[in-house]
Amino acid sequence: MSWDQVWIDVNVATMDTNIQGAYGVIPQAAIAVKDGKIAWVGPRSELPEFDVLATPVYRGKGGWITPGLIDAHTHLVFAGNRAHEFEQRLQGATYAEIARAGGGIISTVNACRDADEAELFELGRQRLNALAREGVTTVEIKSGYGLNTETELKLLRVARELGEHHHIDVCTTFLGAHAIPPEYKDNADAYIDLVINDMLPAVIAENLADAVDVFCENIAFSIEQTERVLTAAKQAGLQIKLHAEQLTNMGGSALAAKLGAKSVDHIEFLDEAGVKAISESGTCATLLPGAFYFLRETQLPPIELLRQYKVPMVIASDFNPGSSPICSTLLMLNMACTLFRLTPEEALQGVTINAAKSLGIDNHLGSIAVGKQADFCLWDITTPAQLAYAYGVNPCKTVVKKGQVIALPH
Ligand SMILES: N=CN[C@@H](CCC(=O)O)C(=O)O
Ligand SMILES: [Zn+2]
Repeated sequence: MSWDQVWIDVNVATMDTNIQGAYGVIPQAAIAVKDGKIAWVGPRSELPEFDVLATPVYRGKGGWITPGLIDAHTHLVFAGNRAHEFEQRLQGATYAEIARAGGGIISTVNACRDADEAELFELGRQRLNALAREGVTTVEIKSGYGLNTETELKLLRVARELGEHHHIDVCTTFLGAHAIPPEYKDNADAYIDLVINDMLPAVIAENLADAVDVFCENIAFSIEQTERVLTAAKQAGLQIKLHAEQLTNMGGSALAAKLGAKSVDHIEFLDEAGVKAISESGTCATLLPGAFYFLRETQLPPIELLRQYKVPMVIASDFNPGSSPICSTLLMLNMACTLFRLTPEEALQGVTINAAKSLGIDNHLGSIAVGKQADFCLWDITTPAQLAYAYGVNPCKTVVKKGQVIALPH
């Protein structure tokens, strides 16, 4: 066989649901890569003969290979920070109270309106580097800290540029309906008109977004306003997603399911009817333990119901300056288990195959299978559960992206 590279002396957690057993494990395995794709994967003993003199052979020293990690929900492009609000919350103010008083998302909006593209790009690049060091190879980035056409476009352009200049692939999501900007304080419907009639066409004209998202909540947008934005996005051929049921049960997830959303995100207050609705539409449930932890929420997402209805669970960092200032996908694996009681296997599915489903990229990413893009990591661990069990000593040894061995940033 003629391959570009071969990996041996590894165990592989393929996360391929066609392979029986936890994590889709192939022990004592080998992987062959050709033209940026997985060309062969299976037990080392069955590896077909190849030209050992002409093919680079990488030895994993008995370590584990998993698919490259996918962080499917971030707000990673932003300026400033909200440490002062952290202090206010420690003195008793709530996230919703701070938002109602004009802080919260709006304070980051002010910082983003003032920042130029170069500054936002550099901040984003450093954050992607932090994720890359722990094995992340694909990231979703939302806008939503502009809330006017000019700044929303600026944030999405930066997100696209990051994807072009960094080895991490970036999926972009337009979240113009993230909060009501001060200019429209008493007229949210008029702001929604702007999102639909001005921002969305401009975003589409520049091909800046793969998906559209809305924050459906009593401190943000109503069900009716959410439906208007998601329907317009769907008619334009974009994927749709929703921040839903984070602080209250507004019925956003059922609406998102009706419209065929790829995911509903947060969902602490989702009830059984909502879980049933998303299971029927094939919508993923994106769980965000970082926000649950940082806001010291007490209402747990309905994990048992999600299992019962076989809804694919996704785990993401929700990295943002307000509710989850935690730029670590690996830490989310641990939090998903400790806070939400997911199994380590469910947590790993949540940052690989299920994350890929929630972004509509599972046909070429999210698991290690022949024909998929060769995005994978070598870890210095003795069992895949270790990725969720421990945190702090980074076990990521090597990352392969589109078949290239990546020199990880320091
Ligand atoms: N819930 C809405 N949006 C973000 C928070 C953004 C912020 O507070 O800046 C989230 O996903 O948690
Ligand atoms: Zn979010």
